[in-house]
Amino acid sequence: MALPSINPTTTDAWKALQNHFEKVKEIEIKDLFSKNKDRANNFTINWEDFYVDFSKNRITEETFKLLLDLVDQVKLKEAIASYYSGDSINKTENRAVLHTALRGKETDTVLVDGKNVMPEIFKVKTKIEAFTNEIVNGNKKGYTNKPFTDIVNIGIGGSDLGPAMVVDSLQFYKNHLTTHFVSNVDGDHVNEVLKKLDPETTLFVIVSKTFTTQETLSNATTIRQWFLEHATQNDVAKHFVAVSTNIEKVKDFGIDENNIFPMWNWVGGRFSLWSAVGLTISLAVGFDNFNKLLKGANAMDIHFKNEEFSNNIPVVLALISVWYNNFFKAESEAVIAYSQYLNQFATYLQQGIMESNGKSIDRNGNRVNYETGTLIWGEPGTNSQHAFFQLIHQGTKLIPADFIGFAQSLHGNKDHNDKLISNYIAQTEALLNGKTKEEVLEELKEKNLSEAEINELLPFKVFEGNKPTNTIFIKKLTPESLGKLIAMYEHKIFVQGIIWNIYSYDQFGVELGKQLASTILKDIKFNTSVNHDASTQNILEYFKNFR
Ligand SMILES: O=P(O)(O)OC[C@H]1O[C@H](O)[C@H](O)[C@@H](O)[C@@H]1O
Repeated sequence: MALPSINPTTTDAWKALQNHFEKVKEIEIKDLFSKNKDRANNFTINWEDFYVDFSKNRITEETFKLLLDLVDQVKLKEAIASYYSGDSINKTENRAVLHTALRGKETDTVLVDGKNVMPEIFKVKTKIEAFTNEIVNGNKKGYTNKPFTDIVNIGIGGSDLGPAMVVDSLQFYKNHLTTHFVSNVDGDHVNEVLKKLDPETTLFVIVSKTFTTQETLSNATTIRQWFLEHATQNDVAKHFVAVSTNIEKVKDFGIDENNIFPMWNWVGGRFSLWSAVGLTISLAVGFDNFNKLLKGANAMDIHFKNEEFSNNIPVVLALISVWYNNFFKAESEAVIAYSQYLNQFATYLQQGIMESNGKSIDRNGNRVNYETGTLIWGEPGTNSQHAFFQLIHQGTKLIPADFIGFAQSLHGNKDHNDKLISNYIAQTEALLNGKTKEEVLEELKEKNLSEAEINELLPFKVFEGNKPTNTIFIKKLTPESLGKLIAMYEHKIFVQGIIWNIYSYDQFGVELGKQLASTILKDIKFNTSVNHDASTQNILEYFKNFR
C-alpha cells in the first residue's frame, strides 16, 4: 500500500489549529500550570524506563486534542502499518524502509517483494556475532599473529555517524579494543588516525552502503596503500572487512568474500546502525551489548506501533514539534543531553532529521505551501549552558528544546550527578518561568545600588520565560535505553514526514554537490574549466595558485 497523500493544510484539524493558534499564541505556560493542577501529570508519559514530561509547552488540552485529530486526518495509523510491513514507502527510490525489521524478533515475518527478510537479517547477525567474538577474544589474529588492538571504521554519513555516536555514547560498556573513525575526504583526517596505528594489530572496517562514495573509497585506498607499505597483498584479507549492499564493488576493491557483511537497500544509510553498519559498535562493546541496543529499539518500535497516539512518545514529540514549526514558525530545535556520553548525539540527529525531512516537494510532486524540516542543533549540558543558553533564555528566537537526562550516573559519583541533574531540572524551570520585573527588582534592591542604577539595569535582567521544553528523563544510560532513544527520534521523523506529506527516505538533495565536485576535480587535475560562474571560476583559479 502506498502512503496516503494529504496536504495537511487542507484538513479540518489544520484549519481548526490555525484558528486555535490565533487564540492561544500569547498564552503563558506558567498560567496554564496555575489553572490546571493536573497539567504536569496529564502531559507526562511514563513508559518503561522513560519519563517524558511535555507539560512545559505552549499547548492547552484543546491544542493537544486538535494535534491528535491532525494525525488521524493525515492517516498516520495506516502509514505506520505500511512502514512496518515492508511496503515501498520510499517511493521515489522504490524501496521499503525497514530499519524496524533489523531489530525485530527471529520469529517475526516481514515481507519484501513477497520474501521474508528475517532469516537473512539473522544470518548476518550470526556472522556479526561470530566475527565479533573472534576479534574480541583474540582468536582471530593479524598478519604477524598478534591479536587485534584497534578498529578503524571507514565510512561517512550514515556509515559513520551512527556507529561513531553509539560507540562514544556506550564507552562505559567498551572492551579493550580502541576504535577510530575516518570519514572526511580531508587527508589530514586519515593521516592523523594512521599516526596512531600499528598495522600488525589494526582491523579496518570499510562501511559503505553503495560502495561508490568518494570519501570512503579514497580513505580506504589510502589506508590500504599505507597497510601495504608494511604487509603484503595476502595479508589484506586478515585486516580488511567491508559492509555494503554492493558485493561486486567490494570484491573489486580486493576484499575477501568471507569478509563481506551484507546489508540491503531497504535500510536507509541514516537508519543503518542496526544492520552490519553497526559492526564497529559490536566490536567495541561486544555483540551482547549491540543486541541489547537492538532490543531497546525494538521495544520503542512496539510502543510506537501499538500505543494510542495520546500516550505515544514519538507521536507526541512529533506533534509538538509541528505545532512550533508550522504555527509559531520556530525554525530550529535544540537537543540538550545532560550526559557527556551523548556528546555526538545532536550531530547524529542532524543527519537523521535534516536529511529526511529537509524536503519541499510533497508526495504528489507539488511544492509544499507550508514549512517542513526543522533545524536541529545541540551540545551536552552543562557545557551548553555556558555557551549558547544565553540566546535561548534572552534572545529573540523561539527555540523549543528537548532536555534528555539519565537519573542514575554510570560511575556512581552522587555528588557530581546531583549537581548535573539539578542543572538539568533548573534549566527547564528557568526557561518556563523566566524572571519577572518584580523578582529582578527584589534582587537588585538587596544590592547596594542607587534607584537610578536599579532602573537602568532592570530590563537587562528580566527573563521572559515561556520557553518550551520537553523533559526526557531516562533511568540510566544503557545499550537498551540508548536503542529506545534513537528509535524514538527515528519514529518522530517518520510522523513528521507523514504530516508534512513528504518522502522522508530519499536524499536527492545531496547529489548535486557531488556531481559538481567531480567536474571541478577534473578542472583542477587537468587544468580545464567548464562553464562556471565568474565567482566559482575565480575561486578555482585562486586555488590553482597553491597546487
Ligand atoms: O554508505 P554510503 O553509500 O557510502 O553513503 C554514505 C552517505 O552518503 C550520501 O551522501 C547520503 O546522503 C547519506 O545518506 C549516506 O549515509
